[in-house]
Amino acid sequence: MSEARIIDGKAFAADLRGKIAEGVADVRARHALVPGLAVVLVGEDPASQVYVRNKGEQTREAGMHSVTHRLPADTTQDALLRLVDQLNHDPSIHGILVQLPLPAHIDSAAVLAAIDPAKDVDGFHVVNAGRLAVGLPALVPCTPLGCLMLLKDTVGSLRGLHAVVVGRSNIVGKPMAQLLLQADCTVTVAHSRTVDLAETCRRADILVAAVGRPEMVRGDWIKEGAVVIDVGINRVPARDPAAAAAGKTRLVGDVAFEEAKAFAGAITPVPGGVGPMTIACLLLNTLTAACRSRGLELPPMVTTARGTPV
Ligand SMILES: Nc1nc(=O)c2c([nH]1)NC[C@@H]1CN(c3ccc(C(=O)N[C@@H](CCC(=O)O)C(=O)O)cc3)C=[N+]21
Repeated sequence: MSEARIIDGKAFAADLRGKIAEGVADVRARHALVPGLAVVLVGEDPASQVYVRNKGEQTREAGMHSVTHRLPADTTQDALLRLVDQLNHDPSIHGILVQLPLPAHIDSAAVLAAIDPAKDVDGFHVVNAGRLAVGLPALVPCTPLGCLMLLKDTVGSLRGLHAVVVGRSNIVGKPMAQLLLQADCTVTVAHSRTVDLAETCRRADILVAAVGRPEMVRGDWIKEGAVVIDVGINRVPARDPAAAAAGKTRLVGDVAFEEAKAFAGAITPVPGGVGPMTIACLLLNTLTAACRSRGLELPPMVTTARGTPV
C-alpha cells in the first residue's frame, strides 16, 4: 500500500489564474472588453474580510476591473437590494458576488434572486441552478467547478466511476452531483441522515466531502486508491495546548487527512486544495459572464478542445 498523491490545488489555481489573465488580455485587446467583478460584503466578519481582500487582489492581478462594496452590518435589505439593482444595470460590471452568510435580518434568498442571472458568478440563482440541472449553459458554482477541474486533471475520464458526494447543500453538494453526472459518473449523494455513511463512502471511486464537520470522514471510510476531494475549511483550536489556550487556530478539512493518506490514491489538502480553486473559478466565471454579455466565445487559453472550461 502506497501513500496518496497530494493534489496541489494551490499550484493548479495559480496556473489557471495565469491562463485567465491571458484570456483577459486577449478580450481587452481584441474586443476592448474589460471584465468587471463587484463583491458586496455586509458586516465586519474578520474571516470574510480576508477572503474578500484576496478576491479583490487576484481579480486585479488577472487584469480585471474590481470593486468591493463594504456595507455596515445594520444595512437594510432594501438598501442591499438597491445596490444589487444598480450593479445589475452597470455596464462595467459583469459579475456580482454577495458574500454569504448575510446578517440574520436580511433574507438571503431574496437577495440572490435579485441578482441578474447573467451576472450571477456564484451560480446561486435558481435560473443557473436550473440550467445546470437540465444541461444548458449556466454559470456554475465556483467550488464544485474547481473540484471537477482537479478531478479531471487527476483521473482523466470520469466515465463509469462511482462518485459519492457527502453533503447536499445548494452551493456545493447538489451542483457537484450535477457536474459529476454530466461527466458520466454514477452519483450517490449522501448526508447526515444517510444510514451507514461509512459503508456508502467505502463504495466511492471518487469521494467529495462537503459537510462542514472537521475530520468527519475517517481513513477507513475510503476505498483503496480512491480520489478524495476535501471541500471543508474548518477552523479548530491549535494542536499545541498552550497555543490553543492563547486562541490560536489551525485549518482542517472534512476528511481526517493523515489517516486518509494511507488509503486514498490521491487527496486534496486543507489548506492548499479546493479553497484556492474556488477563487480562481470566480475569476473564470467573471470572464465567462463578460464574454457572454457580448456574445463572444471564451478565449482559447481557458478552454478545452470542446470549447468548455473543463
Ligand atoms: N457568495 C459567496 N461565495 C463564496 O464563494 C463564498 C462566500 N459567499 N462566503 C464565504 C465562502 C468561503 N469561501 C472561500 C474561498 C476560498 C478560500 C481559500 O482560498 N482558502 C485557502 C486559505 C484559507 C486560509 O488560510 O484562511 C485554502 O483553502 O488554501 C476559503 C474560503 C468562499 N465563500
